[in-house]
Amino acid sequence: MINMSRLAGYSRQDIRNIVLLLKQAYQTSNLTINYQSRPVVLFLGTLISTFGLGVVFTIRSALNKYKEHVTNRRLNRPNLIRQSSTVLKNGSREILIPKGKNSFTRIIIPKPSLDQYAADKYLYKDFVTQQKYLQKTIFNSKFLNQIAIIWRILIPKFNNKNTSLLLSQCFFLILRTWLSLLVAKLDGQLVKNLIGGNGKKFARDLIYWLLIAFPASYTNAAIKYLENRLALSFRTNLTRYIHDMYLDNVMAYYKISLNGSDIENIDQYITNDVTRFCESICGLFSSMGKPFVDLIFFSVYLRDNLGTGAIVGIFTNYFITAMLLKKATPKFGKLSSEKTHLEGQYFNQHLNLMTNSEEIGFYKGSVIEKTKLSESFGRLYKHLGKETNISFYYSVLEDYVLKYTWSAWGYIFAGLPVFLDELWPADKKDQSEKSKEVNQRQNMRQFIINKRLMLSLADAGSRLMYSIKDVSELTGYTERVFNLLTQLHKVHSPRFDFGSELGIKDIRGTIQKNYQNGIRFEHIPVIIPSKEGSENEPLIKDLSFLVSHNKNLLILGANGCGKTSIARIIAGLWPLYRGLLSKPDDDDIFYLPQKAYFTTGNLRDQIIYPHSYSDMLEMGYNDDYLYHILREVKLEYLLKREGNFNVVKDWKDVLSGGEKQRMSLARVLFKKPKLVILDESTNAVSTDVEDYLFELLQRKSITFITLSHRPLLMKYHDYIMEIDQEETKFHDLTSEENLKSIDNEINDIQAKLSQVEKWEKRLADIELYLDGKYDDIKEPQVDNSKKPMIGV
Ligand SMILES: Nc1ncnc2c1ncn2[C@@H]1O[C@H](COP(=O)(O)OP(=O)(O)OP(=O)(O)O)[C@@H](O)[C@H]1O
Repeated sequence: MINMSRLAGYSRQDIRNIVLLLKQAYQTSNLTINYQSRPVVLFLGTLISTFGLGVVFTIRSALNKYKEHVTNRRLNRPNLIRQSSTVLKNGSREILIPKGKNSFTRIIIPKPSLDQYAADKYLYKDFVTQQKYLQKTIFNSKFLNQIAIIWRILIPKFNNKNTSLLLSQCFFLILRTWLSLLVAKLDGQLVKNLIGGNGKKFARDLIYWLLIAFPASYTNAAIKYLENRLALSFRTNLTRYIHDMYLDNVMAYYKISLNGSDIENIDQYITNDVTRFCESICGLFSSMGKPFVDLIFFSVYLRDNLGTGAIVGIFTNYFITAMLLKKATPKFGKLSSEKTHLEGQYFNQHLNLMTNSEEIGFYKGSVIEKTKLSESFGRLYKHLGKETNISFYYSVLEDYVLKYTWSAWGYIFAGLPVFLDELWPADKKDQSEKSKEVNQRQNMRQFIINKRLMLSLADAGSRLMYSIKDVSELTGYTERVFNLLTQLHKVHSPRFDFGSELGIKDIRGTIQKNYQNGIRFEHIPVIIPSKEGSENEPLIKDLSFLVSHNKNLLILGANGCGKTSIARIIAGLWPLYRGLLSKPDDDDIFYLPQKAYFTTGNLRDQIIYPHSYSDMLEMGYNDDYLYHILREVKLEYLLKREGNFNVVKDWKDVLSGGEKQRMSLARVLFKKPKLVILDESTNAVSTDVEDYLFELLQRKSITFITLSHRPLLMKYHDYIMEIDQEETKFHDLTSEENLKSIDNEINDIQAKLSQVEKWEKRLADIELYLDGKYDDIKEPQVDNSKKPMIGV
């Protein structure tokens, strides 16, 4: 007979044991579960609240979907709109982001609170002065003061979504600690039952263990979830605050570069630093909050078991190690802020390469670009290496002290009651063998609980200590974000001095807006904004002219003489140090910069820039109108080529130089301003198209000021202004005298042209003569005195 048990590798005894266990398991099925016990209540509570939350969120999402559906039907807009925004009546902005066919997600961005910016401005402005004064006191931390100021953006008022998130997180942190206590007790009980061989109770506690595991895991996940949500919400608040200041009609995005601040790669600050700051502060809240709550809970509980002396001992130990570790902590804040800076530089090198790939390709600039990238990466590599090394030494110290030394302390203190009990048992003599056994089991249970709590306490303490590094890193991010906000407030202020050391009083020019008679400059010097302010050597000393409506001005001058700078002053990008500038409303002036700009998006977006699609609809225009404009600037073939207005391409690469300029003019036709400033805006198109485009502007009664170094353009203008280093000369081409001299010049050119024609005929004759075709022709005679200047 085959011995089955042998085959399976079990002895008879093993099988007997298994049967016994199964029997016991069967018996345990009769075990009694207390339905009012904490594990059961917690399990059911979590189950019900999860279900409740699920229902609430499902209803909310269904309601949102319904609202979206209603909005989409109301809007009834055509497909494939990329993004459009509208200012609502209360000042908030509605942004419609397309989501599939005929549907949008509607986002409302609240109106920026200008009062808040005005109030906050002083907090940032006065910070440096206050800091100097406060440094004399003991209880001052620059970092905490900075956080306190930024906090106003993160949680603007108590009644806020973020407050609820934060309070929920506090709740879950406390709940987790309490659950840890329950788990520690259950752990001790399980061990006690195991040693006592009480299978029934063991099985019951195991069920409790599995039940309590559900709320425990739920709590852990909830803490992580709330941390991420809070970080995202903080980031949203901060980003909105920054965007509101950075991207409004003050044009801080341009002016910040004139401020002479140490902010380099501002994009890095806004995208990367803000994110890391928010993640870091929220991460720190849970990474410090939990051990903090743990410390309080566990020490209160342990005090009952171990006595006050032991707790004082433990905390003294913590305190001393914390002090030592803090001393030994490298400046992680500085290191991380330097890292972000270097990463920004490296990233920007790549961005530059990507944006200018064609130009670099023509120059065959791969080697130099590679060298620059390698240099930049080398700097980053060196820094990261340094940081890694420092972290290594610190980690060794940190682990040795926090993990092992503290655990050793934990064991000593957890063992204390057991040993003390062994040494001085209260009624040792009376103890029977059985009660001794019970006592031992009791001790074991107590030891397991204490050990677990001690280890958790040590863990909590060590996590608090580990956070020293996180705090240090957060200091770095806070410094950068605070610096960004300070600079933005400075630039955004109406008293912004453009980095001048002479202050705002130095900017004394007057701007008269909404001027109806054209544009007028009165004794205006053109000065590059710098720290010297108006004392900086002017590009143009004194500029005075008046261009009345429907008259056009050509400003001529050599490269770098300051033509574009005049446009910068009109646009308000540069300050008006002196004089009087009278100009139409900002909405009635349009600028075509030398380098045409193309936005990300579809073909339509390029024509209507800087308007959005919903603006266009509100203005009463449609795609047919855009087609008409394209035809006017002779670009209708683009639409045929690309198919429709919704084609998204990288237009700065797709369009040729001339096409870009014609597209810019299409923008003028769409905008229909009173005045347009053309900065070399037609130098890439052929002369016939240039003729056509200028005539088009004249036909549309759009006054233009052209900035150029080509006198040939004078034929389209009424006035010329020649900029010279010494003086600027203003000519009225419409005056009798000038018209006469222009006539004379035209006659002169025509005479020269007829000479050229004669000479061309002569040259043709000479070629025929040289080829021997006209033997009868005499060698042509050339009158050198009348030779016109033509390129040969
Ligand atoms: N932000 C700035 N900081 C310092 N210097 C500047 C700044 N912007 C312009 N400049 C300098 O001011 C001078 C005039 O510049 P501007 O762009 O007005 O010249 P321009 O007459 O339009 O020249 P071009 O015909 O070459 O376009 C140049 O020497 C330029 O280097």
